[in-house]
Amino acid sequence: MTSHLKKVELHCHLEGAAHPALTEAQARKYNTDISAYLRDGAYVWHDFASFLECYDNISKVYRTDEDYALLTETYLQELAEIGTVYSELTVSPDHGGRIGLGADAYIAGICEGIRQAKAKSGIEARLIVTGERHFGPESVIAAAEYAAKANNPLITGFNLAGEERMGRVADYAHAFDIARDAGLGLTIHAGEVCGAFSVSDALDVVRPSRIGHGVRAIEDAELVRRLADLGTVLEVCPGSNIALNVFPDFASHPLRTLKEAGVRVTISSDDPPFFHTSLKREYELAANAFGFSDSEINELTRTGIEAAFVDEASRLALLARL
Ligand SMILES: Nc1ncnc2[nH]cnc12
Ligand SMILES: [Zn+2]
Repeated sequence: MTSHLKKVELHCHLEGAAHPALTEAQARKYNTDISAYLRDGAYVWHDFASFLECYDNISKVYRTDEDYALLTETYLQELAEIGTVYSELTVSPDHGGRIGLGADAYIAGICEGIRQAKAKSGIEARLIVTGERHFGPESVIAAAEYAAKANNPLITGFNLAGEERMGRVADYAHAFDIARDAGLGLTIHAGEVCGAFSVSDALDVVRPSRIGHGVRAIEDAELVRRLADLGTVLEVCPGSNIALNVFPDFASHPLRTLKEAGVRVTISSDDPPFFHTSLKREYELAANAFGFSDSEINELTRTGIEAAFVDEASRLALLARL
């Protein structure tokens, strides 16, 4: 049982948190056929590429700032109900551009959802703007420029998600330079679909304080030592990794081995309904599949706050809530 524990989530894609019932309601609202991607109350995909395709297509039924406020508030309230004090949501302003809403209205809707959830439950949230590799380096640079210029106190980080097998990290270095110069926290998806080289590339090129997933670093003992020495925090999403077959089962998942090697780790849900998971389940897995004690789970949560992309006053306030 982990219901009594406070929780933190650093790695969740906003559209990836959309409950199928909400997406179905949105599809009805816009009279859109999404049956290729959502059937019998579940998202339809069979591998990483088709997951990304499904994700991009169901996102298209979230079209207005009100839609985004509703999606954001709904997810944050779900988190608050299980004792979550802090959430970082990964968001794609260029998606706002692609659907004709515009990046500003997209972000404004999300910020309204954050305000409403905070007013109701006290949950604190920040936004990580992400570029998507499969839309190419130019779109990732545009996302970084947007984040850098947004001057929005809720946008505190920059990420690179999408098809990890597309290009090398160096192709996206300029985008990270823009985000770093703007003072944004840096994280990058690496070592999820690709192997240890992808994590090494990320450390060499981006020098991020956190890595999304990073779990395939386990394939290289020297790299594991490097992560431990640098204090790089891994945003580990075990349910996602098993659903995407990164590892065959929880017994072979390296979360505990990484922690015992001194790597700083946290747990998150990534795209919860796509992977038949939730932050609640990830915490339960930490206890039941990985055998972590309450105090070990609290360490994961504390690491999440220590690595959060927030100002120091907010960090202290969050630590006091544990
Ligand atoms: N798990 C994941 N990996 C890469 N890109 C993503 N976008 C949404 N979820 C993702
Ligand atoms: Zn992710």
